[in-house]
Amino acid sequence: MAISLRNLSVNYSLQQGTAHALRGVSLDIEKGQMHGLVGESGSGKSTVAFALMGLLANNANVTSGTATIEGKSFDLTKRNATADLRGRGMAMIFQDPMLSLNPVFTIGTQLCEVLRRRTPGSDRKTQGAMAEDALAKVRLSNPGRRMNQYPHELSGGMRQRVVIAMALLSEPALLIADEPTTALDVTVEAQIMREIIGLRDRIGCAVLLITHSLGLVTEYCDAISVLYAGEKLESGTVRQVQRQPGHPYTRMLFDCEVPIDRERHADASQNRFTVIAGDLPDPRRRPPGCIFNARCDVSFEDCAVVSPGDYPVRNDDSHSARCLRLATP
Ligand SMILES: Nc1ncnc2c1ncn2[C@@H]1O[C@H](COP(=O)(O)OP(=O)(O)OP(=O)(O)O)[C@@H](O)[C@H]1O
Repeated sequence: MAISLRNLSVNYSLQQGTAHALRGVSLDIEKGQMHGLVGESGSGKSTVAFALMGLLANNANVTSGTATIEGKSFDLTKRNATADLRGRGMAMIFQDPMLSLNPVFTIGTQLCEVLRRRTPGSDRKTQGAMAEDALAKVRLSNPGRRMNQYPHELSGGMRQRVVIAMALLSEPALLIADEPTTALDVTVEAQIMREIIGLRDRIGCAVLLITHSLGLVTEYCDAISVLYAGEKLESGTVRQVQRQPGHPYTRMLFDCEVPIDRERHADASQNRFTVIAGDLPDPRRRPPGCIFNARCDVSFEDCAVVSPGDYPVRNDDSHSARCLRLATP
């Protein structure tokens, strides 16, 4: 297992109380696999990524959580527990590539800086050649010329390729891609996803793909976890979960997902999951019982009072869902 996250709980302090962003979230990602983390806006996807990367906002408080990465365990309740791993054991691709790029340095300088941090002492010429080679590997046109350009001279898709090249050079054990294609048009989306897959195959890292799009997950991921209001409601292989969703929420997500097409991208800023009636519960006041009860179409009396555990779906331990209907009597 490349990465194992256990029991991650995160709160945010607000003037009006405490928002519970994540409760007891666990995830396992195998080496060389791409794991999709889906959920509607506000479900806590980015909080998972930021907690792993040690990039949480100042008002965040990790109340529990351990990450084990390639055999090393980190207590995430300790601020900056994973900071040392940033850029080495873990790398992240954001929706906006400019969050990873510095506007005042050339692409070449920024790529060489990654190499300088990873292998201090290596000479500049070798670093330059390796950086240019990485740009060629992510199929950026004219890599030699790009080395001397600044981020603002490139398109959004080209900048995202540069960020993927940076990740390639840092050879992470875990690559977190948080909505890496949301700002791009459909053709570029497919190209960027191909480059992420290429990177994974080259260095054999685990990838956590954070997305609103079940279409992307079913097309590119091996496994999936479904987040809802800070709780993981289901996880399994994409095949298992797609064929037989164990949780009513997952079933509803699959029922309302629009296939990957241009229409979807024409309105990419819209949350495609809003077709499920109702809203996420107030993160400051968790309702008793099942967190999804208020929006569930198959709930029964107990769901309002009993908090469900994670039960295997069809007796398969690799596929679980947090739904009382799966509890054995
Ligand atoms: N700095 C913060 N202060 C207070 N609350 C926050 C902060 N960051 C996130 N939250 C809250 O934590 C919850 C989870 O947010 P998060 O951004 O992780 O969700 P998400 O699933 O990534 O959403 P999106 O898809 O819109 O990025 C939400 O209720 C959000 O409002």
